[in-house]
Amino acid sequence: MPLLTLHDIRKRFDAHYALRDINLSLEAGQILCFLGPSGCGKTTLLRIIAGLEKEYSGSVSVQGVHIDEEPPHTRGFGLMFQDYALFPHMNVWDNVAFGLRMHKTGAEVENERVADMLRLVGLEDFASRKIQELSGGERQRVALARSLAPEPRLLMLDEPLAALDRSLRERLARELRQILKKVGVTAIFVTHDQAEAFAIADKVAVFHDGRLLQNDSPQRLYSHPTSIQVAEFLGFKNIVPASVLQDGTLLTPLGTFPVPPGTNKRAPGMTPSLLFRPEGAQIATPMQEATAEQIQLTGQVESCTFLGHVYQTEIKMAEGIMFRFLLPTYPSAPKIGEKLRLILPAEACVVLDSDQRPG
Ligand SMILES: Nc1ncnc2c1ncn2[C@@H]1O[C@H](COP(=O)(O)OP(=O)(O)OP(=O)(O)O)[C@@H](O)[C@H]1O
Repeated sequence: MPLLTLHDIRKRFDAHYALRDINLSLEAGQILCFLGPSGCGKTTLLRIIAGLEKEYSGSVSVQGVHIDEEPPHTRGFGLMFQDYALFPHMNVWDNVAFGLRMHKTGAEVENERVADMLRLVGLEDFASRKIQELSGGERQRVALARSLAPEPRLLMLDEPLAALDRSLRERLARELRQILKKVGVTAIFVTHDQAEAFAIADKVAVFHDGRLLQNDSPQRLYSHPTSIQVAEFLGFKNIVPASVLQDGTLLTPLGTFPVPPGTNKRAPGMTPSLLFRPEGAQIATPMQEATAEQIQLTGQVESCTFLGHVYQTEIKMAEGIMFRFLLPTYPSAPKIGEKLRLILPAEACVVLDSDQRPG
């Protein structure tokens, strides 16, 4: 049975729906990321789960038991916010011990748990430091130690890395996953940064305008985004409209393509979109033809940027459509103005459905 289940959650602020029909579940020990642009409802959903937001429809269950009527402090959940909310007048030890003291766990448990948590986050030598004397990354680790100390059955982290600079965020994202996995805590992590979500999560739930669009592993999400909104949010560019012909093939402005392997056929007349993934394309040699497992595209090189391991190449396709591919750095750089024939594995194509927006 999942640890957490959300059933048909809806939340309205006046006439505006902040959340619509959210259904999802989370297994014990999993890290789930809520990913989506600002205002899509991530924090509101976190507040509903935490019990801080009372007015909503639908239900929140833990191991099959509805907890909608339970006050926040009896849910056994931990929360860590972007600003960490550390107590500046207390030292590191007292900050980490705070939750345990609230639960009146006693000195022996406190000494053991706080020492364990400081060791876990690599701050065992910082116990008597004041919060003002810590770097941003160290504060983040104190906040994490504090929220893990009472052994929450679910830990929720709202943009905990947002205040840090880019390189520190990347390192701390990796560290954060290692620590959460070491403890085995079930966690929900909110972010609007796709790279952060991929680095930390077992599952990523993508939100847009109050709706849950897709909930999958980072690998699955990247290889099989199901809608244009998800694909665009993940940064994919090479998307064209398609219409399904009588034989099930997909007619696009760039030609007709077979349904990619492992993809359900859409009914004739439907109008999905087709994404061509940027990696995996090869420049065809003059005699080379695409096999049955490959597709072919042609276009003219508009720009070419050396990224070290690949050339990011902008290619003007039929009807002036601009695509971007990551091409190998050998045998030579694509030349601006050159006409190229590209061969891609059939899996490089992904069928995207339009976002359904009922009601
Ligand atoms: N107390 C409130 N009263 C009215 N509208 C609200 C309130 N709280 C949130 N909203 C609205 O609900 C929507 C979702 O907000 P929410 O804070 O959940 O988004 P978010 O995805 O967490 O955004 P961000 O990444 O900027 O924190 C937004 O349109 C927001 O303006």
